[in-house]
Amino acid sequence: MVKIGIVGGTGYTGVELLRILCAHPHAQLCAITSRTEAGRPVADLYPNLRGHTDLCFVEPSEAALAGCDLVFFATPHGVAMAQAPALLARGIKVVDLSADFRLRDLDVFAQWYGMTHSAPDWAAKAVYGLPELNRADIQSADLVAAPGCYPTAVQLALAPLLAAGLVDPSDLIADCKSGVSGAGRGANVGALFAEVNDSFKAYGVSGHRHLPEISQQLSIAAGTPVGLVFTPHLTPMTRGIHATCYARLTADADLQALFESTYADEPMVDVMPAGSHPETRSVRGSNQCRLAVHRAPGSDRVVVLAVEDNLVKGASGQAVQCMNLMLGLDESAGLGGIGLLP
Ligand SMILES: NC(=O)C1=CN([C@@H]2O[C@H](COP(=O)(O)OP(=O)(O)OC[C@H]3O[C@@H](n4cnc5c(N)ncnc54)[C@H](OP(=O)(O)O)[C@@H]3O)[C@@H](O)[C@H]2O)C=CC1
Ligand SMILES: CC(=O)N[C@@H](CCC(=O)OP(=O)(O)O)C(=O)O
Repeated sequence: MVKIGIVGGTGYTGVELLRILCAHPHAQLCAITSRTEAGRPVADLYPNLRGHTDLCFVEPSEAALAGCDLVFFATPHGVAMAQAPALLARGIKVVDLSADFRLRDLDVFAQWYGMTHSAPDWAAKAVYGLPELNRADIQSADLVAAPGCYPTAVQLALAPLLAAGLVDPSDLIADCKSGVSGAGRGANVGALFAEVNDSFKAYGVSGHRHLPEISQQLSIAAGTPVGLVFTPHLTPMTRGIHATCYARLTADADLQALFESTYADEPMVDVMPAGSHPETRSVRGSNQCRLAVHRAPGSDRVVVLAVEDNLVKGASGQAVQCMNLMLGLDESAGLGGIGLLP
């Protein structure tokens, strides 16, 4: 069994890690941290875990995590870059769910996250944790930066077209919708029931911090800088991301065949039959990203639809997928959940 720690066990991605890891055939949970709930049984705060773990939350500290083989940081931006280097120096592997290690250019990081990076050496060594695009590097990594929820869906939708050179990289659009759990469990007026129920709105239109992350990664896929319009929306659902991605075709090809062959061996990506309209509820609780490719007759636009659960393939499930690769386990271990429909 591999010994696992979680920093930030009380948050939404933290409890999703717990749900997945309690049922993982090779993982043993050793330390779950919380500053606010230290001493409280984990299953007392999250009754879905009753009978699955006897652990109590502990204060975050290097000593509490020292016996782990791998530690997840499910914490706000700025925490992992301060606390992970001491664990890495002990030979403990780290998967960070925050954005601390996602961006290559630390000036861009400072501009979007409003803080100077405190671990630039580790930022240079970190591996971006999207297995479908970066599997070999993840397998040999000590530190993995798990992607953001929107960036996962948009990259899986657009990277095959860019890598094949079939679309204009300067003219990409990602129109995305998220469930409210994407904003985390912290008190936040914008996430109150009365604020989001029966309503729908865009946010971050003139600039969202996922824009530089998606642009960085799609530019790698394209081999040239991309031009992207990214518009996130908040929808009155708890979990789920729906990304509608548009690109202008510059060459003719069988797009359905391209997507099917690109993801043929990927256990976590499902390319649906031509003309499909994937639903977020079909992936709720599962680590799948479902894709569908569309092209209207006579149009030079391709439209790719992508759905995922923001807390699973968009966060904790993907982080466990990376853990499995880093520790030489079956990539799908513990990740067999099927979407909850209806
Ligand atoms: N929600 C989502 O859909 C996604 C979130 N992410 C990212 O994952 C990370 C966690 O997100 P989420 O679970 O939603 O966040 P939450 O706000 O729900 O939880 C944050 C957790 O971090 C802990 N924490 C806060 N500050 C510190 C600190 N200084 N030291 C140690 N622990 C701390 C909190 O526990 P306590 O205060 O008790 O210590 C809490 O358990 C964020 O970086 C987020 O951006 C990534 C993809 C998707
Ligand atoms: C609905 C909602 O508020 N979503 C969050 C994104 C969640 C996420 O993936 O964030 P990280 O990049 O921080 O990991 C947002 O727009 O800020």
